[in-house]
Amino acid sequence: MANSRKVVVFPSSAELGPVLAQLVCDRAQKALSAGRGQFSLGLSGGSLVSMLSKELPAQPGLDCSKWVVGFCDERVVPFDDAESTYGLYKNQLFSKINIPDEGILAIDPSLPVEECAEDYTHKLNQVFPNEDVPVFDMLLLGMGPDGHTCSLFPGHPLLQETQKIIAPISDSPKPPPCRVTMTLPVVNAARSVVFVSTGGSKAPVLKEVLEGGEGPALPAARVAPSQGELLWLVDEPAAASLTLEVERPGPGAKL
Ligand SMILES: O=C1O[C@H](COP(=O)(O)O)[C@@H](O)[C@H](O)[C@H]1O
Repeated sequence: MANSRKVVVFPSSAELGPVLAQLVCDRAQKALSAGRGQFSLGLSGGSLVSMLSKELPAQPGLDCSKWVVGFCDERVVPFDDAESTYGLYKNQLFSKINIPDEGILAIDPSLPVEECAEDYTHKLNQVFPNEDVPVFDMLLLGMGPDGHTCSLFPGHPLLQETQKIIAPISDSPKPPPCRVTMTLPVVNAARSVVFVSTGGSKAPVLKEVLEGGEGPALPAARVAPSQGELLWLVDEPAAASLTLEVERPGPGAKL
């Protein structure tokens, strides 16, 4: 599938959440029935944590025993720090579903940020042994009001990274400063990339990312999977300024 982008608008996040969870389950089933033996999913932090933690466990017959879950980016802080994305998912989601412990690819936050990125790269390479650039079945991304996604920030040199699959960043403009992040080559190699963006504070940046702006392309606008699908799931407040063609699915619709 060559880079097909779809923008889907829901009345609010209450309608978006269940469709997202259903989509994850659908892509998991596709990966497993294609004989890949596992479903590889990359998670982001921020507002996605509570949405997924509420909606995924509610999916009927959910079986995550063959899932491998990584993090699109992670803050290098102890797991019990409120900023730890792994820590939040562990308490709110992983404790409620049957992902095996060995299927969760967490960073080692005790390492300095450079070594942490190398260690996490090694963990990914073990799960994707035959791929120079890991090809995730699905990545779930958020977007900050500045247009950042993962921990790839506007104007940051990491946007040019072509060699590393995981990069360290120690000057993140959004705290905490030390993080590790997937780079654009990994994001754009995925089979399915799904952005979730909700709330009126995202309206101006969503317009710029989807319809273009005057400056250099924002990080989220650089996400264009070379072989995979690209979906933007947004709510009406976030979509308020859009003029491009969007889909508005009826109740109970599947993507
Ligand atoms: O710092 C981060 O922010 C982005 C966006 O978060 P949101 O709360 O505005 O959805 C998130 O995708 C990323 O994983 C996180 O580290």
